[in-house]
Amino acid sequence: MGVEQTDKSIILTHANGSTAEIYLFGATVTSWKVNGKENIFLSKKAALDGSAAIRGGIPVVFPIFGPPPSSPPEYAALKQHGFLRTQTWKLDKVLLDREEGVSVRLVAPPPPASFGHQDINVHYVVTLAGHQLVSDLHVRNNGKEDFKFQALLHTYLAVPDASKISITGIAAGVSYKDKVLGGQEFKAPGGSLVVDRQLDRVYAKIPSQEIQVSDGQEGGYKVRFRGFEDATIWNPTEEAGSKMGDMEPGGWDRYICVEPGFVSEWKSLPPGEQFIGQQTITLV
Ligand SMILES: O=P(O)(O)OC[C@H]1O[C@@H](O)[C@H](O)[C@@H](O)[C@@H]1O
Repeated sequence: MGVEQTDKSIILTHANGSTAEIYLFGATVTSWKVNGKENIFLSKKAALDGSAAIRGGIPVVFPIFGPPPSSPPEYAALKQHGFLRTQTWKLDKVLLDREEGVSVRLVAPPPPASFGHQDINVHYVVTLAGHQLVSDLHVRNNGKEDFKFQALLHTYLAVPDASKISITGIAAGVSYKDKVLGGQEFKAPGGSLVVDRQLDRVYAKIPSQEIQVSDGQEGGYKVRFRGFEDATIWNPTEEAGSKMGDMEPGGWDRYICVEPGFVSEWKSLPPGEQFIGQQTITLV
């Protein structure tokens, strides 16, 4: 058991031997191993030197999801998925280090001066339990005006073969935007979703707040979310994946992104209040 910090990352080790690694750059969880099996995909071509957002792991998306909106100006000037995934965070505290879990809290630096909104505090708590990995994003508004944002945990779940997985938990009637089809809106049919084409869908307000991924080999994951209401499902397949400079060849076959978030609209956080978005991934 324990928490070890190197110059680049924090490594959590549970009594059962499972481990998790969190890069300070972006507070990106880059690895979660249970019984020697890696559950988080990290591209072999990912930049791990702070020169670009990490391709794979669990990047933290905030305060915008996707390309910047046209206004207001400080949001319009942001890069895709915002700044948290490319800031260098600090280990704030070890919250727990025992059988029930090993848990650390990281703190983000203040937002870039060009964004303003310096009165925002962001913390991230990562907890490694027996067969679970829990991540909680805390956003506190210490300012005097409402603060609006989007947030999402861009989780790359490792799978043996993406073409054989099935994704369930999104009920019939849930509306989604299909970004592959230019953002057209549809209603989910229910049942299971498979990766038989490029997927880039933003599902809004999923009542179950849980998505299951069956890996086609009697294993998989349950991704439960609280505070977050939406989820993006993304796999670029070869069609788009082969055009990504930091994606290893064939990498798109080895993961599915299930990304709980608050992204179908803006979250407005009143002064003095805190938002917590939580993701719990359980091995099944
Ligand atoms: O290349 P990035 O900025 O890490 O984004 C990866 C993907 O992230 C997903 O969440 C988006 O829905 C996709 O549209 C996007 O391509």
